[in-house]
Amino acid sequence: MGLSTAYSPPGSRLVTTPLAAGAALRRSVQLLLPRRAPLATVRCSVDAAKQVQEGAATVAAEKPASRKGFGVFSTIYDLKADSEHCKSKSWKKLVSIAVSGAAGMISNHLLFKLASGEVFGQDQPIALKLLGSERSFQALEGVAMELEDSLYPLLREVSIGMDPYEVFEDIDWALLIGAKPRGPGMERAALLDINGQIYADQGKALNAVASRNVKVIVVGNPCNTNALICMKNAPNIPAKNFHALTRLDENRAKCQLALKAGVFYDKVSNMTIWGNHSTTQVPDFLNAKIDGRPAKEVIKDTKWLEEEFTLTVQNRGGVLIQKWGRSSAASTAVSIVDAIRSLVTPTPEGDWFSSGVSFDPFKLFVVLFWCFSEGKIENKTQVYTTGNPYGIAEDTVFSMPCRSKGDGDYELATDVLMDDFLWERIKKTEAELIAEKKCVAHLTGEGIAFCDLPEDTMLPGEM
Ligand SMILES: NC(=O)C1=CN([C@@H]2O[C@H](COP(=O)(O)OP(=O)(O)OC[C@H]3O[C@@H](n4cnc5c(N)ncnc54)[C@H](OP(=O)(O)O)[C@@H]3O)[C@@H](O)[C@H]2O)C=CC1
Ligand SMILES: O=C([O-])CC(=O)C(=O)O
Repeated sequence: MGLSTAYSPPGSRLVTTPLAAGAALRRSVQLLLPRRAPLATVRCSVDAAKQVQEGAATVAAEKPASRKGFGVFSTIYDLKADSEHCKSKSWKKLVSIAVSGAAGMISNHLLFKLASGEVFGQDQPIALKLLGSERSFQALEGVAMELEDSLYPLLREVSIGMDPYEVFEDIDWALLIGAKPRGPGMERAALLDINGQIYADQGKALNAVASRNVKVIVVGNPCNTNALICMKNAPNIPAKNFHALTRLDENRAKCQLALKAGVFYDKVSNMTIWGNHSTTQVPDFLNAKIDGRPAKEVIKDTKWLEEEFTLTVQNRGGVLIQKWGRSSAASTAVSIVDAIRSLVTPTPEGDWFSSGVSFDPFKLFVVLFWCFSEGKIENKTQVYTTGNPYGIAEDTVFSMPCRSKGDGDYELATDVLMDDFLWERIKKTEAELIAEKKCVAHLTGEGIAFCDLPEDTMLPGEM
């Protein structure tokens, strides 16, 4: 099987097989909806299911090669005939989600969360398009089989493939998790180059075939620079749509503040992670709130905040690897869910969430104009203003505080405080990101790469 061949299993068996056990079929019918058709369905009786299946046979006969779904997901059913027999309900338009590294540890948690409806909602049908490689293909088939056997009502389509140009076609979301892990003795620069190449190729594929408004969340490390490379290789997709996952760091930081303050973690808000998803990341205790009050008012131990808290969050991934023997997978999947939810539901009033994003110069101009005209920017302790709301180098993917109206888009939060401690650390993580960017200049179209990484540069999982 060539690398560009999407897998097409012998999946038409359900179309031609007579009705099997009634109960199983009732569930199966819920799984099968026409591709991209207006969705209306279904809690059917066996009779209705039979009609649906007959409809399916017709559609499938007319368009035998039109579906590349895995197994049960390759079957097309026409549910129009169903409406008189079923208690129908309205469904939203299908959302199509591609996941790379789909046979890996993180995906093994994430895919089932996506399929269950806990991410996009219980009225949102989804299609999962799983990207693998020769290396992972058998495992990917295993993943797809488990998804089949889970009978998730909202999971309408599953396909697996090895060619990003096929897998990314028309997708609304790209969750890019696949990346080579850094092995013993491997230089970080080499990792940047190998994974950067993967993300350059995937960026080109997104640019060519994905929905123009696709939202991209890069998880594979080093995720900020991978996201930058992906973005630069996809010039037809708004730069704003690219995210590097720093939500896990935000969640880790909230947990530590809650522990110290002796409160449950839902009391912690306005938690920003600034910068790189690496050991230079900056968990911001200056702006964080506990029960609506500044964290520094609740936790008066500044030394703890500056030293222990900061180091614990920066190194949490490494400590976990020492305990588990592998990097965080379940909590990473949860944080991907949180990151998506933060974009598809409105941010609670006054709060924000962290995401690795890049500055959009036009939007920044508008924001700055508004800030100045409203008198929102007064001095250094309020907001830095050298060219963007915070004065951070542009053209990197930098974790910052964001707010969303729930429409998939976001704005940067500008009502943040800054002090010398925070600013110094932001400059350090910024320097690391700029150095990483220079290492991958050959992949971003910015000339010849020159790699001179700061000595203590490490992924969160390294210690
Ligand atoms: N941003 C964050 O907060 C976090 C990021 N991570 C990162 O997420 C990524 C995935 O983690 P996890 O799912 O646990 O990893 P796994 O090792 O379980 O899976 C990674 C997948 O990456 C793919 N891959 C791509 N290129 C290579 C390669 N050269 N060698 C080996 N595998 C490759 C493989 O899929 P295939 O063969 O199909 O391409 C593999 O299934 C890692 O980069 C990790 O560092 C982890 C935790 C937190
Ligand atoms: O370094 C890794 O692979 C793991 C990682 O990102 C984390 O745990 O935050």
